[in-house]
Amino acid sequence: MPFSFFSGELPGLIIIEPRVFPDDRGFFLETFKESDFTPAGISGPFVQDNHSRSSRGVLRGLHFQKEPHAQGKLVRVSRGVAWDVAVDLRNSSPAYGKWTALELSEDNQRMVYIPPGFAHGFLALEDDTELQYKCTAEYKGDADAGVRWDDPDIAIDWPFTDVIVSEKDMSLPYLKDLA
Ligand SMILES: Cc1cn([C@H]2C[C@H](O)[C@@H](COP(=O)(O)OP(=O)(O)O[C@H]3O[C@@H](C)C(=O)[C@@H](O)[C@H]3O)O2)c(=O)[nH]c1=O
Repeated sequence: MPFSFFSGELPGLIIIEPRVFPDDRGFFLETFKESDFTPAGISGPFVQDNHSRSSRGVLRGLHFQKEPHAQGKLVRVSRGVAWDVAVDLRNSSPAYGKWTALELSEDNQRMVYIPPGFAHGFLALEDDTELQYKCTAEYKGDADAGVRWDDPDIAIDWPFTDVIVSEKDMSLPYLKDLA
Protein backbone atom coordinates (compact mmCIF):
# COMPACT_ATOMS: atom_id res chain seq x y z
CA MET A 1 0.00 0.00 0.00
CA PRO A 2 1.52 3.35 -0.97
CA PHE A 3 -0.02 5.16 2.04
CA SER A 4 0.11 4.84 5.84
CA PHE A 5 -2.91 6.22 7.70
CA PHE A 6 -2.87 7.38 11.34
CA SER A 7 -5.66 8.68 13.57
CA GLY A 8 -5.18 12.30 14.57
CA GLU A 9 -5.69 13.66 18.08
CA LEU A 10 -9.28 14.73 17.29
CA PRO A 11 -11.96 12.22 16.26
CA GLY A 12 -12.21 11.85 12.48
CA LEU A 13 -8.93 13.57 11.71
CA ILE A 14 -6.60 11.35 9.68
CA ILE A 15 -2.90 11.82 8.99
CA ILE A 16 -1.55 10.29 5.81
CA GLU A 17 2.06 9.43 5.01
CA PRO A 18 2.52 8.64 1.35
CA ARG A 19 5.28 6.42 0.00
CA VAL A 20 7.86 8.51 -1.83
CA PHE A 21 9.91 6.99 -4.67
CA PRO A 22 13.11 9.02 -4.99
CA ASP A 23 15.53 8.38 -7.84
CA ASP A 24 18.24 10.23 -9.67
CA ARG A 25 15.63 12.25 -11.57
CA GLY A 26 13.88 13.51 -8.43
CA PHE A 27 10.91 11.76 -6.82
CA PHE A 28 7.46 10.40 -7.47
CA LEU A 29 4.53 9.99 -5.11
CA GLU A 30 0.82 9.42 -5.29
CA THR A 31 -1.10 12.13 -3.43
CA PHE A 32 -4.59 10.61 -3.59
CA LYS A 33 -6.03 7.24 -4.57
CA GLU A 34 -9.72 6.58 -4.03
CA SER A 35 -9.39 2.82 -3.55
CA ASP A 36 -6.94 3.31 -0.65
CA PHE A 37 -8.46 6.44 0.90
CA THR A 38 -12.11 5.33 1.02
CA PRO A 39 -11.49 2.24 3.22
CA ALA A 40 -9.30 4.42 5.47
CA GLY A 41 -12.34 6.64 6.21
CA ILE A 42 -11.61 9.44 3.77
CA SER A 43 -14.67 9.34 1.63
CA GLY A 44 -15.14 12.09 -0.89
CA PRO A 45 -16.22 12.64 -3.46
CA PHE A 46 -13.73 15.48 -3.71
CA VAL A 47 -15.21 18.15 -5.95
CA GLN A 48 -12.77 21.05 -5.75
CA ASP A 49 -8.96 21.38 -5.67
CA ASN A 50 -7.28 24.51 -4.27
CA HIS A 51 -3.75 25.89 -4.23
CA SER A 52 -2.41 28.87 -2.28
CA ARG A 53 1.01 30.45 -1.82
CA SER A 54 1.93 32.30 1.36
CA SER A 55 4.91 34.30 2.59
CA ARG A 56 6.51 33.44 5.94
CA GLY A 57 4.27 34.64 8.76
CA VAL A 58 1.04 34.58 6.77
CA LEU A 59 -1.76 33.04 8.80
CA ARG A 60 -4.93 32.02 6.97
CA GLY A 61 -7.98 30.96 8.97
CA LEU A 62 -9.73 29.74 10.87
CA HIS A 63 -12.20 28.92 8.13
CA PHE A 64 -15.20 26.68 7.55
CA GLN A 65 -18.33 26.70 5.43
CA LYS A 66 -21.79 26.63 6.99
CA GLU A 67 -24.14 23.71 6.41
CA PRO A 68 -25.20 22.39 3.96
CA HIS A 69 -21.87 23.37 2.34
CA ALA A 70 -19.45 22.04 5.00
CA GLN A 71 -16.17 20.88 3.46
CA GLY A 72 -13.91 17.96 4.25
CA LYS A 73 -10.34 18.95 3.28
CA LEU A 74 -7.38 16.82 2.29
CA VAL A 75 -4.39 19.09 2.78
CA ARG A 76 -0.74 18.85 1.71
CA VAL A 77 2.20 21.18 1.30
CA SER A 78 4.09 20.95 -1.99
CA ARG A 79 6.59 23.71 -1.15
CA GLY A 80 7.82 25.17 2.14
CA VAL A 81 6.46 24.42 5.60
CA ALA A 82 3.04 25.05 7.14
CA TRP A 83 1.86 24.67 10.72
CA ASP A 84 -1.60 23.35 9.99
CA VAL A 85 -4.44 23.64 12.50
CA ALA A 86 -7.88 22.05 12.80
CA VAL A 87 -10.53 23.01 15.37
CA ASP A 88 -13.46 20.69 16.04
CA LEU A 89 -16.67 22.73 15.73
CA ARG A 90 -19.12 19.84 15.50
CA ASN A 91 -21.77 20.55 18.14
CA SER A 92 -22.22 16.86 18.87
CA SER A 93 -18.50 16.17 19.30
CA PRO A 94 -16.92 15.47 22.70
CA ALA A 95 -13.94 17.44 21.35
CA TYR A 96 -15.98 20.57 20.52
CA GLY A 97 -13.72 23.64 20.63
CA LYS A 98 -10.51 21.61 20.82
CA TRP A 99 -7.62 22.19 18.40
CA THR A 100 -4.78 20.15 17.02
CA ALA A 101 -1.84 21.06 14.81
CA LEU A 102 0.80 19.36 12.74
CA GLU A 103 3.63 20.42 10.50
CA LEU A 104 3.16 19.73 6.82
CA SER A 105 6.14 20.29 4.58
CA GLU A 106 7.73 19.51 1.26
CA ASP A 107 10.24 17.43 3.23
CA ASN A 108 7.86 15.27 5.30
CA GLN A 109 5.22 15.03 2.48
CA ARG A 110 2.58 14.41 5.14
CA MET A 111 -1.08 15.06 4.46
CA VAL A 112 -4.02 15.59 6.76
CA TYR A 113 -7.71 14.92 6.24
CA ILE A 114 -9.92 17.36 8.13
CA PRO A 115 -13.56 16.25 8.16
CA PRO A 116 -16.57 18.53 7.54
CA GLY A 117 -17.51 20.47 10.69
CA PHE A 118 -13.94 21.55 11.55
CA ALA A 119 -12.43 25.00 11.16
CA HIS A 120 -9.09 25.00 9.36
CA GLY A 121 -6.17 27.39 9.34
CA PHE A 122 -2.42 27.45 8.95
CA LEU A 123 0.68 29.52 9.51
CA ALA A 124 3.37 29.59 6.82
CA LEU A 125 6.76 28.96 8.47
CA GLU A 126 8.73 29.66 5.29
CA ASP A 127 8.43 32.02 2.34
CA ASP A 128 6.54 30.73 -0.68
CA THR A 129 4.78 28.01 1.26
CA GLU A 130 2.32 26.34 -1.10
CA LEU A 131 -0.72 24.49 0.19
CA GLN A 132 -2.74 22.22 -2.04
CA TYR A 133 -5.99 20.74 -0.83
CA LYS A 134 -8.96 18.82 -2.08
CA CYS A 135 -12.45 19.65 -0.81
CA THR A 136 -15.61 17.56 -0.53
CA ALA A 137 -17.89 20.54 -1.24
CA GLU A 138 -17.49 23.48 -3.56
CA TYR A 139 -16.72 27.01 -2.39
CA LYS A 140 -19.85 29.06 -1.67
CA GLY A 141 -19.19 32.67 -0.79
CA ASP A 142 -22.48 32.92 1.15
CA ALA A 143 -21.56 29.94 3.33
CA ASP A 144 -18.00 31.18 3.99
CA ALA A 145 -17.43 31.54 7.75
CA GLY A 146 -14.76 31.36 10.40
CA VAL A 147 -13.51 32.12 13.88
CA ARG A 148 -10.62 34.26 15.09
CA TRP A 149 -7.16 32.70 14.95
CA ASP A 150 -6.39 34.17 18.39
CA ASP A 151 -9.67 33.24 20.09
CA PRO A 152 -8.86 32.96 23.81
CA ASP A 153 -11.39 30.16 24.32
CA ILE A 154 -9.71 28.02 21.67
CA ALA A 155 -6.23 29.13 22.79
CA ILE A 156 -4.12 27.82 19.92
CA ASP A 157 -0.44 27.78 20.81
CA TRP A 158 0.85 29.22 17.49
CA PRO A 159 4.64 28.93 16.94
CA PHE A 160 4.75 32.75 16.82
CA THR A 161 2.11 35.49 16.91
CA ASP A 162 3.76 38.24 14.88
CA VAL A 163 1.61 37.12 11.94
CA ILE A 164 0.15 38.55 8.74
CA VAL A 165 -3.64 38.15 8.67
CA SER A 166 -6.16 39.35 6.06
CA GLU A 167 -8.69 42.05 6.97
CA LYS A 168 -11.42 39.49 6.45
CA ASP A 169 -9.81 37.14 8.96
CA MET A 170 -9.23 39.95 11.48
CA SER A 171 -12.98 40.64 11.46
CA LEU A 172 -14.06 37.04 12.08
CA PRO A 173 -16.09 36.46 15.26
CA TYR A 174 -14.94 34.76 18.43
CA LEU A 175 -16.23 31.27 19.09
CA LYS A 176 -18.55 32.49 21.88
CA ASP A 177 -20.23 34.86 19.40
CA LEU A 178 -20.70 32.34 16.58
CA ALA A 179 -24.29 32.50 15.29
C1 LIG B 1 -11.48 29.63 -0.60
C2 LIG B 1 -11.83 30.25 -1.95
C3 LIG B 1 -11.62 31.58 -2.20
N1 LIG B 1 -11.95 32.11 -3.39
C4 LIG B 1 -11.68 33.55 -3.60
C5 LIG B 1 -12.39 34.48 -2.64
C6 LIG B 1 -11.40 35.61 -2.44
O1 LIG B 1 -11.61 36.63 -3.39
C7 LIG B 1 -10.04 34.97 -2.69
C8 LIG B 1 -9.24 34.71 -1.42
O2 LIG B 1 -10.10 34.01 -0.52
P1 LIG B 1 -9.71 33.78 0.99
O3 LIG B 1 -9.13 35.04 1.54
O4 LIG B 1 -10.91 33.22 1.67
O5 LIG B 1 -8.56 32.69 0.86
P2 LIG B 1 -7.88 31.84 2.01
O6 LIG B 1 -7.71 32.71 3.21
O7 LIG B 1 -6.70 31.17 1.47
O8 LIG B 1 -9.03 30.77 2.34
C9 LIG B 1 -8.71 29.43 2.55
O9 LIG B 1 -8.12 29.33 3.85
C10 LIG B 1 -7.82 27.99 4.26
C11 LIG B 1 -7.30 28.08 5.68
C12 LIG B 1 -8.96 27.05 4.08
O10 LIG B 1 -9.19 26.15 4.87
C13 LIG B 1 -9.70 27.17 2.81
O11 LIG B 1 -10.88 26.40 2.81
C14 LIG B 1 -10.01 28.61 2.48
O12 LIG B 1 -10.99 29.11 3.39
O13 LIG B 1 -10.28 33.77 -3.40
C15 LIG B 1 -12.49 31.37 -4.38
O14 LIG B 1 -12.80 31.87 -5.50
N2 LIG B 1 -12.71 30.03 -4.17
C16 LIG B 1 -12.39 29.44 -3.00
O15 LIG B 1 -12.58 28.20 -2.84
